[in-house]
Amino acid sequence: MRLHRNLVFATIDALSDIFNEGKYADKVIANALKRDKRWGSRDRSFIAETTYDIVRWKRLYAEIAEVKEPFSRENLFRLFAVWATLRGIELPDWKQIEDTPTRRIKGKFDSLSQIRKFKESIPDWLDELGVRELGEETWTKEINALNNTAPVVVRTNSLKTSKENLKEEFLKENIETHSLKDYPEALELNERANVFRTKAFQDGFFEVQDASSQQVAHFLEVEPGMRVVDTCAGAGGKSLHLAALMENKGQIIALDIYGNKLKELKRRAKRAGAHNIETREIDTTKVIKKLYNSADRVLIDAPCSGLGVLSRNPDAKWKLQPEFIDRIKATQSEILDSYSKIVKSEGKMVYATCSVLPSENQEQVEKFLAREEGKNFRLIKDQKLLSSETGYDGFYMALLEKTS
Ligand SMILES: C[S@@+](CC[C@H](N)C(=O)[O-])C[C@H]1O[C@@H](n2cnc3c(N)ncnc32)[C@H](O)[C@@H]1O
Repeated sequence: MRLHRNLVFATIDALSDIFNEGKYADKVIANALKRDKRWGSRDRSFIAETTYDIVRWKRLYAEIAEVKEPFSRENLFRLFAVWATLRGIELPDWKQIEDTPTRRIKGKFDSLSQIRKFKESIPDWLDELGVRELGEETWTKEINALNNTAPVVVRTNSLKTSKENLKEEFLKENIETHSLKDYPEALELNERANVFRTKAFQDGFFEVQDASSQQVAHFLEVEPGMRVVDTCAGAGGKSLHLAALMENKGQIIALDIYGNKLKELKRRAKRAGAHNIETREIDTTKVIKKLYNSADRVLIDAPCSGLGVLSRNPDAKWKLQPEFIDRIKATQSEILDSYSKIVKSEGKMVYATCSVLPSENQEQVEKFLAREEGKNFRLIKDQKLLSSETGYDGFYMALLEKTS
């Protein structure tokens, strides 16, 4: 691979914004890609993938390069030189990376790879938490899997098309895909591509949605005609899937504390041809109280640490703080107590997270069932999806039934 100066410089600028200005990687990269209209898809993926790689491996590369934050421009080039060396890319004779000690880099990589927190490039606290929660053996496998680059998976929108037809539509744009056993609507791309530029996307034929996430709506056992409340709907990934499973029949009430996310949900619903979703912002507790004992099905896709989605969100390793995880756990139990009241007698509820920590998952459900608020519920089944076992995001989902 030949390195192009303007692409590398764009990558260095992006890294500076992410590491030194605390900006979000996805937003920074999206902006960086707008910089030069002449860049083709290879140039754009070089910038996106290299930036994400260096974000993912920040601790390991900084240790190898012997640099500390905040990173000067010179130090960002040293991180870049480590990235290139470890990938076997021949370094050009630019003054920013002259005298890169390639042998020493490889030697340090080998010795640091013996220590998990360096090998997997994670903060000390996260490594300790992972071991405490999952045990040494499972955590070692899981954090390794969460450092893989996430595959691109889409969910066929059965309101508009079939999986076979979508596959054909993709092929017309030279995008090859394959089906995934056990995920009825999923197609995985054989190679990364910008699917948002396709006609199939404009036509609402699919949503980009990880395979594990595609299991959640199925878990809720919805049927056409039901009244369903999606309590933490965000921009509506699961609401849209629920609408498709319900064949647009019945009612979905999508709630969130952020109105702007619900606006995005509405835009997506329009494109997807999902007509049975109504959005309501939770701006007072009245919004929830009005819904008490009214729903056949309730989905709580709870706010969480997001540790199950580190593959697609590597900068979360550096932005997450242990205090945030403690706070979000308190929110999860409040949400369970309050939103479970929306379920009507003999109705069902799914509690889901994109975390792999038992303390956000099965332990939250166990504690809820032991509290006054949970006394009329029973656990039907739950599923702990580890990235190391499935190859997709880490997720948890529990199906509960209100008995009276
Ligand atoms: C895991 S995300 C939801 C993702 C969404 N369901 C999807 O499939 O695209 C969790 C959502 O919970 C929302 N949230 C946070 N606190 C909340 C609360 N107290 N009540 C309702 N929603 C909340 C967040 O704004 C966020 O959109």
